[in-house]
Amino acid sequence: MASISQLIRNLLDRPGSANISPFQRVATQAGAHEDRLKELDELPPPRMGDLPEFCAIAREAARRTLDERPFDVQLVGALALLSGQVAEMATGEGKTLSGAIAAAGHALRGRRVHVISVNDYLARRDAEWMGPLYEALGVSVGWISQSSTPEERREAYAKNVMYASVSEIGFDVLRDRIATSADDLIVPEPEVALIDEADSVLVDEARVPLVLAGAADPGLDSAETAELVRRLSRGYHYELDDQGLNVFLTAKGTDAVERALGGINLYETPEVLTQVNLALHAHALLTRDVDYLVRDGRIQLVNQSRGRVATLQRWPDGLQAAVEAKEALPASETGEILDSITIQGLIRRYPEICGMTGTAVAVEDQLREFYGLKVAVIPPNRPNVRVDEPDRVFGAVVDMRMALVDEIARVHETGRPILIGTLDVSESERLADDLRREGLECVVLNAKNDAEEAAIIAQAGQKGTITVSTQMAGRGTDIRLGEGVAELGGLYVIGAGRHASSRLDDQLRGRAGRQGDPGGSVFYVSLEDDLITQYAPHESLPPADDETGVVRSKRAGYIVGHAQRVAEGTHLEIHRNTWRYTRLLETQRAQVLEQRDKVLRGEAGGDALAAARPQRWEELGAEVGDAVLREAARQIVLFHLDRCWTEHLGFMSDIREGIHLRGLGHKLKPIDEFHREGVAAYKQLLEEVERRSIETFETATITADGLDSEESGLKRPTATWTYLVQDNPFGSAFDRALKNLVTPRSKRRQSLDD
Ligand SMILES: Nc1ncnc2c1ncn2[C@@H]1O[C@H](COP(=O)(O)OP(=O)(O)OP(=O)(O)O)[C@@H](O)[C@H]1O
Repeated sequence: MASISQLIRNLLDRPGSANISPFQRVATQAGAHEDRLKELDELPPPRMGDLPEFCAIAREAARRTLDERPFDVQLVGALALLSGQVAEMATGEGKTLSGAIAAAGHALRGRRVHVISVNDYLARRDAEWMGPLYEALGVSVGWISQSSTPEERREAYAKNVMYASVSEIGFDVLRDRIATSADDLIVPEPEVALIDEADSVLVDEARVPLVLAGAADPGLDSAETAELVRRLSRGYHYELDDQGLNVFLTAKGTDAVERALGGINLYETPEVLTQVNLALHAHALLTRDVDYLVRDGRIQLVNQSRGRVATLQRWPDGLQAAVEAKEALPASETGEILDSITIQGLIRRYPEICGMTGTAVAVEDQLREFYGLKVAVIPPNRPNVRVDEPDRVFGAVVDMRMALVDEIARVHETGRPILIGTLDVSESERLADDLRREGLECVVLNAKNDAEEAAIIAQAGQKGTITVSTQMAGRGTDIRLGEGVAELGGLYVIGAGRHASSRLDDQLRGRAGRQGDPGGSVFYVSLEDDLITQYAPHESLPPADDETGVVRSKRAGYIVGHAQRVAEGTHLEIHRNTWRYTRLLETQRAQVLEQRDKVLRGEAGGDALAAARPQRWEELGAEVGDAVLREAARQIVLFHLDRCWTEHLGFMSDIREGIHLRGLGHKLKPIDEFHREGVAAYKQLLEEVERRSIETFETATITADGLDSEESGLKRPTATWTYLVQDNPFGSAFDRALKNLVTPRSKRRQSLDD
């Protein structure tokens, strides 16, 4: 039994909800097998019924194949993953190895495991790096990346363990969704998902929809609207709201736009109003080099929480076109959404989920609420001795910047390496300019040059290095200290501004003090930072203490923390709210897919048509043979199922937007109305599929060569493509742009009334 002091320690040191003592006992017992196994030429095959022995064999296999002997805490982490929890393990503790031991364990229990990596590069790197360990344990392993062919994908999915990014798996799932032959299917039944950087996938990106689109008509021309909006002035024609999240036309702006468009009434032409609002949104709220980059003649979105270019992401079509028009770029393809699934929906398909990350405790409630997951806090292998200083708060941002440069110069004198984390790309470049002006050489690591990441990170712990970076989450490269650096205090991390989420701050701090290294961290904050002005706008701010602009009052620290908590609360509310909407769709999607599968792999389509039109079935059967007829029936029903689903998705997105637009005047809560209409529409969906299928069946040309789908009007999209819709933790830009559809009218009425 655990002693009382142990229990108290558990309470104090280990805030996670899962009890790790049983895992620690297993790890200790594993030690007893070590000497015996070392002597053996060949390791025995592991049996999952004996966990201590499994851990011991995995440890010995890792020692032999990777030349790394897993620490007890890494085994504890692996055991937490094996029991379906999220393991919180600090940076540099060796999550890759823990994850591989756990994945092998799941596989040896007979389950297929998908290790969800942060990106393609890490998927491949980790699969190859851990390959020899898997082999020694008798587990097969594969990986896929964006460029994998269908054949390579099928092969990788057939392995016991497969490494891939969440978007690659999601896109495969979506493409399977429109397969017309069971032979074309790629993804097997989901079994176990083991997620790296679990908090960012399961919480930050949970709402992001993965989309499969098909070629359709090109959208409206946005260039003209962009030009019109460019001529409007802020404060006169349009205004921003307090939080800078919304923009709306003033009465004067509305008049100006209406005149410029030839005297139309904007409120009677909603398509034009939408387009103007989107253009205004792109113009006033989305900033080049903060929200997106222009590179290779294309808009590239910046993923704010990862500081990387989000290659596969785009905004919803209207907004994407508006930003392209703003930057005078050619409009990219637009299409009809054939199917879509959120990352949360994708992950929840797996009956067993586990994950690892450096920062899980802060989102423990969300992991439990949305996925039923517990967090296990794994202690570090060596105690963390990093010195985290309290924030240094300044009234004005100019003072904060000056003090920051002074601090960097002062510490750089000593030779101690410094890593500065900034909030966005443009801020990183501005700081680098400031430093160079002071004669301080530095290296910049941001979304513009993330290809050089590994080389930059390798240098970041060397004496005298100054590295200016954007968000460091999900970077699988840890910073090792150069010679003589430990004596100088190790790596010194400075945050230039607090993030909207304390987890991102912690991830930045975590770059120092790995594996018991010395290190330090501090944040420089100004009361003019967006975080404060957006999320604590009504706080009365304490004055500066002296001419440096520093604010030492305790209240300053309180305001910063408060703003961050409000921001985190806003994020959670939005997550919850989106989930309320998507849950209904995900349930309907799963049901439709179940039906689809019966048609695709079975005879449900043919059976239904034979029952509905027995005479025609018999006649055609005599003419073309049963097999051909059944295949034709399959294609007819599949086509209408897919078509009706696409229409259903469009309808659901319309009612969702419409419901928000109708707003408060309504009797029902928007979510209730969404449900009512959504459920009613869904009830008709399967009937509609049947009705249309029968109609096609009666008129279609079916010969011994099969169904003539072109002539029967069953034209599938000629091209399909996949993308992710940009995540914005504080409400999607599109949602906000659409919200403006109601704002200007009421504003307008107000100003007319004045
Ligand atoms: N048991 C071990 N013995 C020696 N070295 C180890 C051991 N486990 C891991 N390492 C090394 O530690 C380094 C960090 O491992 P890894 O990249 O898996 O860390 P991480 O926890 O994923 O950190 P990050 O948060 O940076 O992703 C790697 O170079 C790895 O080879």
